[in-house]
Amino acid sequence: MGVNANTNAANRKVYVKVPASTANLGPGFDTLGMALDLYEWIEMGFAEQTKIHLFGDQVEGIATDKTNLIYKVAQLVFEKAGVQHPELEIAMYSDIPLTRGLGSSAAAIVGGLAAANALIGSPLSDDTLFQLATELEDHPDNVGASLFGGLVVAFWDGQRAEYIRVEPDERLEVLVAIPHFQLATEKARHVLPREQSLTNAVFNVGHSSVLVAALCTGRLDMIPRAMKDALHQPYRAALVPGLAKILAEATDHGALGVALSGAGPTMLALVDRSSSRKAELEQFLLDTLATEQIEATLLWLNPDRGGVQVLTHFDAGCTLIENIKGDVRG
Ligand SMILES: Nc1ncnc2c1ncn2[C@@H]1O[C@H](COP(=O)(O)OP(=O)(O)OP(=O)(O)O)[C@@H](O)[C@H]1O
Ligand SMILES: N[C@@H](CCO)C(=O)O
Repeated sequence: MGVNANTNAANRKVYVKVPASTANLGPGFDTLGMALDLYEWIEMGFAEQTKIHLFGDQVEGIATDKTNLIYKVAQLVFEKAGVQHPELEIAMYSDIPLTRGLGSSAAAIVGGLAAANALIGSPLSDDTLFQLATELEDHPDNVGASLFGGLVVAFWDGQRAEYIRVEPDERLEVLVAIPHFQLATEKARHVLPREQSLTNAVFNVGHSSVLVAALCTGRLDMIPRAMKDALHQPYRAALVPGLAKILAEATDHGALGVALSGAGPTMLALVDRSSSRKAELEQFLLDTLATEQIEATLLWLNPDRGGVQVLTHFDAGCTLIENIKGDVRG
């Protein structure tokens, strides 16, 4: 993660760019995440009175007072570092849709932690930020991907989170179908059984192990067989019309593998970027969802490789939104 840490000036501001992520990649329930090139930008500075400004289409319902998630995680960083900065000015612009399974909450947590840490000279290590983020999000795969970029293979035992970052294969491209309805992780988690059979456990351990090995060794040919899950997708299919058919048939239409992204409702296909069947896959997804009267937006994305970035090139005289318009989004 790139960090700019050189001054404690009262008027200092930091700018952070943090990627979206997909969690539960196939059989990797709560363990396998990948960062995606869809971003949220956060500007944070000290203030006399807290102000939170939100920009973009993806901010409906987000709090603009001290209950805001970014404000709250910033205060956790200050507490951990033994400093007090109760008043902050925060601006946020996001292209990551809320409650769709693309890691919006993880991006807010990671972005808030990284911005607050940079603002006070980066006393906390990347590992400390990862531990804090995992505790807040409750699972390490989204937050690990947003922090470190690439593919993150992780577990959390309730005490510590551990991870290994894997560089995504250059040939991998991602197609997401984002339904126009929200599905909160809390609700999608509620439909899962508290206990699972040994058969399901063995199924996921085997498939997840082979999927990770395939992703580490460039065995894209193994993805269609390995990217299957028995722990959460079968239960969540009832919440996402069209999901069962898409899981069963997308590989017949050019996908290497397909999964519910995070807790859904977004569905994600891994695709070989040289495939000649991209239009066929798009049509299959749209037709399947239309049959279920589900409107959805399709987006072609790439794995993000850098994770959260503290940006150093912004002109301190500009607001976040001016910078985004001028520099980031062209
Ligand atoms: N930038 C943000 N600032 C403040 N709160 C946010 C921000 N982004 C997300 N949130 C909070 O996180 C909630 C969404 O979290 P949730 O875990 O349900 O979905 P998700 O993170 O988009 O999907 P998933 O975890 O399945 O990938 C939002 O309703 C909002 O309360
Ligand atoms: N791993 C989480 C989703 C990511 O927030 C779940 O499936 O409930």
